[in-house]
Amino acid sequence: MPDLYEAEEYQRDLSESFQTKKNTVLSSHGRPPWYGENGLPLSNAFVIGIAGGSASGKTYVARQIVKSLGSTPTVVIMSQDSFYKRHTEEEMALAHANHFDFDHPDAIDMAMFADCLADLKACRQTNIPIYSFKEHQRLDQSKYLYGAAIIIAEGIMTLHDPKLRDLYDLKIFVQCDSDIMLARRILRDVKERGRSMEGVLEQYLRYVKPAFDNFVLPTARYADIIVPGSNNAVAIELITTHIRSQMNERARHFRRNISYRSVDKCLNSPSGNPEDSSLTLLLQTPQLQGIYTVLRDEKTSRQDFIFFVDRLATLLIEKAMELLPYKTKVVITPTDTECSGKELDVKHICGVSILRSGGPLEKGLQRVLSDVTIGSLLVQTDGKTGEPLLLHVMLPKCIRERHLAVDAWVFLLDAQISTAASAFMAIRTLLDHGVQQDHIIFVTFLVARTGGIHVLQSAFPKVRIICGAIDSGLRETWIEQYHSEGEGQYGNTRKAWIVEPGMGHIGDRYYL
Ligand SMILES: Nc1ncnc2c1ncn2[C@@H]1O[C@H](COP(=O)(O)OP(=O)(O)O)[C@@H](O)[C@H]1O
Ligand SMILES: Nc1ccn([C@@H]2O[C@H](COP(=O)(O)O)[C@@H](O)[C@H]2O)c(=O)n1
Repeated sequence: MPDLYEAEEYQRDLSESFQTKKNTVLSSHGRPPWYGENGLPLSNAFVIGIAGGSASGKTYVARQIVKSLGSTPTVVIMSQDSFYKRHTEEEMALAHANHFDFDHPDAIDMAMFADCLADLKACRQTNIPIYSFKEHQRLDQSKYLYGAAIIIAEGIMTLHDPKLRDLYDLKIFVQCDSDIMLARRILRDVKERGRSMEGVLEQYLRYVKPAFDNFVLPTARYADIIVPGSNNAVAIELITTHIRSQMNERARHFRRNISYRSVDKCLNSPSGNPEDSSLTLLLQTPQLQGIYTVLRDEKTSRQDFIFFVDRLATLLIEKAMELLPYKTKVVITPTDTECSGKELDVKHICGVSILRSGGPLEKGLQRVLSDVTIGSLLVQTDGKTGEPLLLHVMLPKCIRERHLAVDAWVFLLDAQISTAASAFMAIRTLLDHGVQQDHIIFVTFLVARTGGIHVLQSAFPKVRIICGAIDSGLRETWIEQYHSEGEGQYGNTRKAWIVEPGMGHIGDRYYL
């Protein structure tokens, strides 16, 4: 399963499948909330631009910064090389003969580079091109990126374009001796980019060196910091300290600030008409109460639990289906009669489970929409701060691509809404991708009356919520948990349980 945040896996992906330079690198220990109680993003990603001559050590500096930051929110390294323009056959032939100027600013699609960077900075997703140095060509594949709290853009021209410069919070220039740069470039291009030594030297003298003097070196004046191209450990440590202090200033305390109120307020819509409320509770028929009685019973076998969860999930999804738009469809019956009926009127529809408790709702969704695509989000509680962390994003294509996302309808699945911290993060993630708020239907078994539902509804009033029961209590406890980062360290983490009466941990009871 591809994981957006697996830097090494992604590097392998690029180098093995596409035979390109490592255009983009991602690294993460989970992304804390980037939005406030009103659901709106509070801060942009922190963007660093690193320029310098070819083989001066830009990528090295970027990677050392990531390494030195250690346990930080998601960092993405974006290379300017990804944005080389698509070449014609003629240009590619010239490139193979070392007669194409890759070092002129016009060789790079600066507008696309700036657009992608602006999207990522504003917490939106982007799809960046993948470039092959061996083929001298942009490949047909692209790479989906989302969720970086820190972005490092590196390349010879990253400080050249004013639109790009405006996006940086920190500008770095790597200053390196020309001889060292040439020696490094020969070694790298022969080893990694499939070039001959004669070709490298020819290209260097014809294009690389003049362009460095004319276009690259002059941009050093825009830099906030000049970093040496070798022996730069101290400079990198200073930069990291600055980034850490900037990130601390931006840190949000979402869970600490969230104020819980009773769910009764939300069920009573302003007009007094329950239909106007964004929360729909299934009709409490004896049949439904029977299902809940089985599920709440601690003596229920796992087999029965799964059976009744699947049944309940189907009922909830059927209710959710009522919220979708339908259009008229005329059919001819087997008795040769024209009959006017209805069919779904949606372009794209998909499911997204909040792992892993959303999983038990998936079967219900698949029973109702047999060919539906289901993505997932993994949100976990930070062992130190109690804040939610976005650890993994795997969304269907109709959400990953913005032009499709605006027309997509999404069933967001989670077993319960207690503090609403995961629901908040999941909805914000969908909105960042361009999904419309009134196209999101949150389907859940249980809502805690005194949990975060009220804040969730105030922040996202157009998201419809379908649930089967509302329980009285929410019990929050601190439990001891192993810290993945510290060696052998234990710390406390906050866990919330719906009680009175509650159903226990639905995911555990379903899967274990
Ligand atoms: N500070 C450094 N110390 C040792 N080797 C370095 C240093 N900076 C770069 N290098 C080496 O030089 C080569 C080119 O560096 P790289 O960061 O890829 O250059 P650029 O991204 O500027 O083209 C790589 O093999 C890299 O390991
Ligand atoms: N097809 C290409 C495209 C670019 N180059 C050279 O790459 C250099 C920039 O990359 P760095 O990692 O060195 O910053 C640039 O100087 C181009 O000449 C190439 O050789 N072939």
